[in-house]
Amino acid sequence: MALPAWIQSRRWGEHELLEVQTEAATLVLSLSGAQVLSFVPQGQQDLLWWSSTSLCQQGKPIRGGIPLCWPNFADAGEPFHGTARTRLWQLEHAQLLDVGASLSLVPVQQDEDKAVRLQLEFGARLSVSLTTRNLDEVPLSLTQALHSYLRVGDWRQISLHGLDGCLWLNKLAAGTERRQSGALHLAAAIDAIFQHQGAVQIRDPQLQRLLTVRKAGSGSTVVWQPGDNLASFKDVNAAEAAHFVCVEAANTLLDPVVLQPGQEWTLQTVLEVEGL
Ligand SMILES: O=P(O)(O)OC[C@H]1O[C@@H](O)[C@H](O)[C@@H](O)[C@@H]1O
Repeated sequence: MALPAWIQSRRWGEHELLEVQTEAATLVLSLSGAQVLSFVPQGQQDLLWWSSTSLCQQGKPIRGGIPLCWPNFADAGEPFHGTARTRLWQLEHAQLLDVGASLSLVPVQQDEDKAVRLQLEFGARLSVSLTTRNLDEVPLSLTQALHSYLRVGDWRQISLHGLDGCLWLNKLAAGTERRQSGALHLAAAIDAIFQHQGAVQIRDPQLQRLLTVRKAGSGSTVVWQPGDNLASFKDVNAAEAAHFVCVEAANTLLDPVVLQPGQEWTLQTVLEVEGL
């Protein structure tokens, strides 16, 4: 579709970015991966983190923003975290709203056995919805994540609320099961899948803000930060690495979605910030 005047296109390496400007917020999105990279509500700092050393090559995942892990989360399929984040997507629809805007995107080439669509709606907050429809005649098993890289002052100083009492799998300790008690404070690398359906709030004393991650269609919340283990993440610069934590609305091995022929499923996350 032709771009309206409030959406500008620009190149970033081999990728095409769309910069969407409304009175309520500015959003930057890559057509490679349909990946939201930046979301700045009016008068706020960015809610998202985006690596300045990320690869900007076609077919390579972008580090930062909200990668779409689909149709598999992690190693539940090939490649790791699926194909959506390295595919080329196209804008299908864009509409200014009373406050903010809504956009929808689809891959340039859909799979034969399933269709996927990303819907973004934003103003003071950002809603990201990924809908999958099974086009096949047999059931489809799906794992996925909206892998949000959230901007924080320093991940060692934040606290995450809303996970109290949840069972979690520690992926850094061979999937050992643990139960969370109270707020989660991070002192070292974490790669954890929480059995969790509600919201997570990130209290950030440095940025003086409370970031809320709500979700729907998801029984797993993934919390990831590589800590000092940056050797295998060449696209994460040590100086910038302190400034993000990933809180991902997901369907993982704990809660795979099984879609019968013709059925669809929407995984949604909503990000919002307020002052402390
Ligand atoms: O480097 P990638 O492929 O983007 O993955 C980053 C991380 O993503 C998280 O979702 C996984 O739980 C981690 O195991 C993984 O390391």
